Amino acid sequence: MTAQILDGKATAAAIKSDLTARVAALKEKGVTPGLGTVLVGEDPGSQKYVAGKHRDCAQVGIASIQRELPATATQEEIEAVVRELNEDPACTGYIVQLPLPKGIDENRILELMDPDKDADGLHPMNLGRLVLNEPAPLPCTPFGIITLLRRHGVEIKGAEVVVVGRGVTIGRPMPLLLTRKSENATVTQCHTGTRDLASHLKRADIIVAAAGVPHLIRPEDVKPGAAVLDVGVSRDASGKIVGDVHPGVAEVAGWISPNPGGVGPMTRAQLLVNVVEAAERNADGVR
Ligand SMILES: Nc1nc2c(c(=O)[nH]1)N[C@@H](CN(C=O)c1ccc(C(=O)N[C@@H](CCC(=O)O)C(=O)O)cc1)CN2
Repeated sequence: MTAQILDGKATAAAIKSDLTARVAALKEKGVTPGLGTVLVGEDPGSQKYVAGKHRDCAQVGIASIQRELPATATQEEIEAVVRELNEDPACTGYIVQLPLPKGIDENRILELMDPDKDADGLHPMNLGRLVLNEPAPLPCTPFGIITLLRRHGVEIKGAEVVVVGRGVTIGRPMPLLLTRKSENATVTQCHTGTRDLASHLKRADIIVAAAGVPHLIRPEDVKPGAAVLDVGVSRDASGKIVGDVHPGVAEVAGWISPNPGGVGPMTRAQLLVNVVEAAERNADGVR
């Protein structure tokens, strides 16, 4: 079997085309959505992701607000930028690019953000709203993955899903989304403390690999026909992406997300969705 491709690039392009029309409608009402980004330090990966986010904004007509601080920025300096974006009426929503440099209290920064401007859905208030089944901006990579599966006709309802990883951007929120009534999946969360990862993987209809361990998911671990989403972004010596999924998995799986070109573009598309939805709520005078 050769797996079908979960094409994130094409799916993101379709989402962006829909958003372009929604942004144009907002502009007719005198509202221009604006995405802010806070980038601290010079990590080349983070710089690339943030640049991609602003390229996407330009494509769909969202205004860009970019704040950059050196790796030596203090907690107070970063918090000052967060406060400034909280107050800036041109900024509909914003993100603080993660990870932040060592020594910075990431949680304190996230908590300081205005939850109504949280374009990543990672503010504790919004994660809480997700737990309570209340409307909230959805974390970008997890919801991007669900959209990718839905748009390719992969059955989520009733599926056994194994999520590998427990980080704040993917692993933690992913099961919250998958177990909502709209998805109705059964989720097992695996992590570095899991005793027998292979036995869990082998039962999975869908695997979300977000461990950051190159080629962790091997062909022999995967049930034939399963959908496998590769979220891992390790780099080899030349800077090329090495995912969490071994290339041989494509011979066993029914569906596979390429990496690059799978989950990454979906993460960026979902971010734009969150910004446009926030602008639409503001335009309608809702929350
Ligand atoms: N505040 C946040 N920080 C981080 C998040 C996040 O969702 N919010 N997720 C990741 C990084 N990330 C988003 O910021 C991200 C990762 C990958 C891509 C992407 O488009 N990747 C391309 C490949 C790019 C390359 O060649 O390096 C792809 O997969 O095709 C976009 C965004 C951690 N931080």
